[in-house]
Amino acid sequence: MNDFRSELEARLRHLELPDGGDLISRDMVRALTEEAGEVRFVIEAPSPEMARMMEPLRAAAERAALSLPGVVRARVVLTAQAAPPVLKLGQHPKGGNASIRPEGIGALLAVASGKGGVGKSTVAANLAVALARQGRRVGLLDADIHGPSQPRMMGLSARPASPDGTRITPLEAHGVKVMSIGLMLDPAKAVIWRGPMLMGALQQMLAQVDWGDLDALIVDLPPGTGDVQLTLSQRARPDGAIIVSTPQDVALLDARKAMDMFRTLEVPILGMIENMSFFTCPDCGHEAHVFGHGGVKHEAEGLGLPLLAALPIDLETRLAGDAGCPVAAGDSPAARAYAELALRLIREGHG
Ligand SMILES: Nc1ncnc2c1ncn2[C@@H]1O[C@H](COP(=O)(O)OP(=O)(O)OP(=O)(O)O)[C@@H](O)[C@H]1O
Repeated sequence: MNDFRSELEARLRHLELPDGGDLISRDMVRALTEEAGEVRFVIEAPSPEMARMMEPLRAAAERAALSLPGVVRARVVLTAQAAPPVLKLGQHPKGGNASIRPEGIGALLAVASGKGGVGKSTVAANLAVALARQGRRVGLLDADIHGPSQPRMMGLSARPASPDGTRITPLEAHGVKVMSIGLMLDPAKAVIWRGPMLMGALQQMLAQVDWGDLDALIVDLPPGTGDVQLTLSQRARPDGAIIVSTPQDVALLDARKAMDMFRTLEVPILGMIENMSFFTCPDCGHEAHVFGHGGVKHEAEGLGLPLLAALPIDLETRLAGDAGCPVAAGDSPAARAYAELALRLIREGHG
């Protein structure tokens, strides 16, 4: 991919922009992928006006990609940055390796998964709400910059205020202070940033948000083991990571990689959560193990880690998440499971 990227970049350097420079020198290429002869990437124009003038350039970029050996299809999309936010997120990171951990945070807990879609954001939102219901002062930072889901899960859509243009006041929902890149940018637009921009955004969301004194700051990480996880681990020094996985082998395989990363970076792993553990038929009460049985428990035992919870596939959990009112805010069996999880973390000094 690296060779491929440099070859493509060499060709894109010949494509000049209407106002000077080229696609590479102006750092406008995002989300480049190459798979089975198909190349895709996005050109991010600095403004909608500029994007309108760049259609011939987009077509030329597609032709440039197609001219590379082995490429049979090329899809290049033009996007433009929305109107500038009050406080621009996504700057390059500053301060070298200096700490980006906000002052006044009791426990900074990272909720992570290897694979996407296993319910990490659902667990993060519900854990935050459950801790708040126990009277704790809680923040929830949605660091899943490419797929922020906390605004929807927590029922928020307003844009956080930045009274002085340098600090952001987090929003509050269900007793939890919430910050997400999804609140700062147009929700219909993809965030197409490379590593440095991601790390800069994380830094800003930690250090430029007025979190105040918190007993716990829950960070909902993107899936996998990328730049955001690395930056958080090295520069915000989480007090612990909680790993969410389904019992499925493929999810566990990725969860293992995530745990390996945290161990390497010396972030304590507090335990694992098996989500979508089983499904109880509402008609006959039969328990079906849709994603396999006991995989996470077995994995946790093998690693000497606690299994913090085994949460069933639960329609109410899904509906509540979609409706912006996490199930932990209610009184169902799922809410009780999250309350137990919260109590356990508080007992163990992690909340
Ligand atoms: N225990 C559960 N029972 C039923 N639905 C669930 C459960 N946990 C999560 N879901 C649903 O599964 C979907 C994916 O969950 P979620 O967004 O929390 O996953 P994720 O791991 O954070 O995904 P991503 O990788 O996209 O960040 C959501 O629609 C959510 O409501």
